[in-house]
Amino acid sequence: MYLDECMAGVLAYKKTKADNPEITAIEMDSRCVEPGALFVAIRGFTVDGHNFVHDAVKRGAKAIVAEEYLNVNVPIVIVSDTKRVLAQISNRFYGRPTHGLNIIGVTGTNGKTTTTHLLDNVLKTDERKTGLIGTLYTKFADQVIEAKNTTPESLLLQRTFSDMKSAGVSDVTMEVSSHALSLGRVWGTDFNIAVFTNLSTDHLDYHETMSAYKQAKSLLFSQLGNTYDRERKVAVINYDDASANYMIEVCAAPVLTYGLQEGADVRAKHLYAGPTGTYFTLVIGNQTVDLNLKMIGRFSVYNALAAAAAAYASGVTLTTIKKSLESATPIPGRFEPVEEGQNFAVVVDYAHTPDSLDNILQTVRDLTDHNVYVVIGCGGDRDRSKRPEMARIAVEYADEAIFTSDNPRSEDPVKILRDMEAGATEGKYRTIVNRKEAIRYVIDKADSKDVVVIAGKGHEPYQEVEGNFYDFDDRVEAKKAIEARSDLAR
Ligand SMILES: CC(=O)N[C@H]1[C@@H](OP(=O)(O)OP(=O)(O)OC[C@H]2O[C@@H](n3ccc(=O)[nH]c3=O)[C@H](O)[C@@H]2O)O[C@H](CO)[C@@H](O)[C@@H]1O[C@H](C)C(=O)N[C@@H](C)C(=O)N[C@H](CCC(=O)O)C(=O)O
Ligand SMILES: Nc1ncnc2c1ncn2[C@@H]1O[C@H](COP(=O)(O)OP(=O)(O)OP(=O)(O)O)[C@@H](O)[C@H]1O
Ligand SMILES: N[C@H](CCC[C@H](N)C(=O)O)C(=O)O
Ligand SMILES: [Mg+2]
Repeated sequence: MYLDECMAGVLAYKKTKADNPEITAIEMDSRCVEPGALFVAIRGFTVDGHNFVHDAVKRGAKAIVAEEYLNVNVPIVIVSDTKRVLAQISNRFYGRPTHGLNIIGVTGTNGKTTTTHLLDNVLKTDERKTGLIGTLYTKFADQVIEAKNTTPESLLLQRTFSDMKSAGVSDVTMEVSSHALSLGRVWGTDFNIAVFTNLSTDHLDYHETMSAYKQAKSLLFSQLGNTYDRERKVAVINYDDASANYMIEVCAAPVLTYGLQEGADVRAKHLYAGPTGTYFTLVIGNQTVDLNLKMIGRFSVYNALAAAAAAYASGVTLTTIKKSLESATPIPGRFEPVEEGQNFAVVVDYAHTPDSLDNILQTVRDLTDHNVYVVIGCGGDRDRSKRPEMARIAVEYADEAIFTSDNPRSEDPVKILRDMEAGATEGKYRTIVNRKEAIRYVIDKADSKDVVVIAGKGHEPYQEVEGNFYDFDDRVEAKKAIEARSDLAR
């Protein structure tokens, strides 16, 4: 594609040279530039992409999109907002890849990864070729691509959609983070279905207030259908969440609500949440079907309902929905049991918000009369308001909570722990800064039938300390600690 064609949808720009070179790739990272590329300079949180324009030209960039004039010998297209233009030209360069794909975006504080996995599985059971984008990876055809972000930047996203389309994918399920919505990573993505799981405290380091956070989440619904109007749009909203009405009000598309309360369009009735699974009757209009899920906890029913509602809106039958949800396989790091033949339960879970920790610990507490222990830390360089709250919840439910490090990032781990301790005014806790030692301590302590919950890091295979990523996996550490217990007859 030639430069002028790339820029065709952008209304106002200045070009420093009349040349119209052929563009073979778009890049936003100078380190990825190869001869023929168009380099788009983005002002980031850490560095300014404009500082790398000369590098990009040295590597063979044929043109630059920037917010200011720079002295280089290739044409510069000067625009007022390179991020917005990046989304526009990526969409154009890759041939508007979302058009013709059934794109389902899932947003909300908790449950996105779980819901997208359940939904992807339902769509596969319906014999569709699917793509999945989220925290764990991007997955389609036989490819599994490591994820840097839950929702990738617009350029990578449009490229991924294009690759998926070329591989014959028809349905894409993706997590849409509040950061992505606020930073325009999904501009130009033509969602067919937008799903809202729930809203609770998180990411206030970035959004600052709950109302700004809620507003960011709501963009998925207010923007639904703003790209093309050729396909049916549906918003799938958790009716029982306090922010449901807000999401419904900002959305012009038809709404399908789900929940446990009467009035929800897609409803779970006769719910029983037991120690090995959950059972309920799924009701959609006049149709009903009994479901017997292996997932534990009331919150899991919401994820299943969200997946069922979005699948239903995509034309999947209740029979297929039932078949798929009942056979759903566990998701890495989401209530994942560690089983080494020990006589107590160990569960690794990604609860890293007050609401998710509350859900998971309440579920465990309701299912056992034995001791419950929880290992929990809070991430550095992230919402500090979560810290005392998570600690308070941990001591409320656990017989003993062990406060430890999560990913300290650039912060002093001891200071993070002091912030947590401020919330633990009642209840029993112990602080062990080293996560490996914290896991070892709790596993040494566990007795027959007790439950150990290791929360916060789930699937993460690393611990991030001062910019370095060290190998660390809660599941591996728990296994090692169990193996080290010589008293366990196995
Ligand atoms: C705060 C934030 O969102 N940061 C994102 C942002 O990074 P940044 O602004 O720091 O980028 P930067 O390093 O300043 O670089 C600016 C520009 O210069 C370019 N550059 C840089 C260096 C160089 O040598 N050459 C060059 O061209 C970069 O490619 C970029 O275009 O742009 C990057 C590229 O898109 C993102 O990967 C990065 O996400 C970081 C890793 C991150 O941790 N983000 C979190 C907060 C996040 O977005 N999380 C949500 C999930 C939250 C949830 O769980 O709900 C997510 O969707 O991932
Ligand atoms: N519907 C839900 N409501 C509340 N908590 C949930 C729900 N579903 C899952 N959880 C809890 O939240 C944790 C994270 O779940 P999941 O990874 O599905 O959420 P996410 O929204 O993708 O998170 P992230 O924003 O970090 O990507 C789980 O390990 C579990 O403890
Ligand atoms: N996507 C979330 C993940 C948090 C996971 C937790 N382990 C932490 O590091 O705080 C974030 O970046 O805020
Ligand atoms: Mg996720």
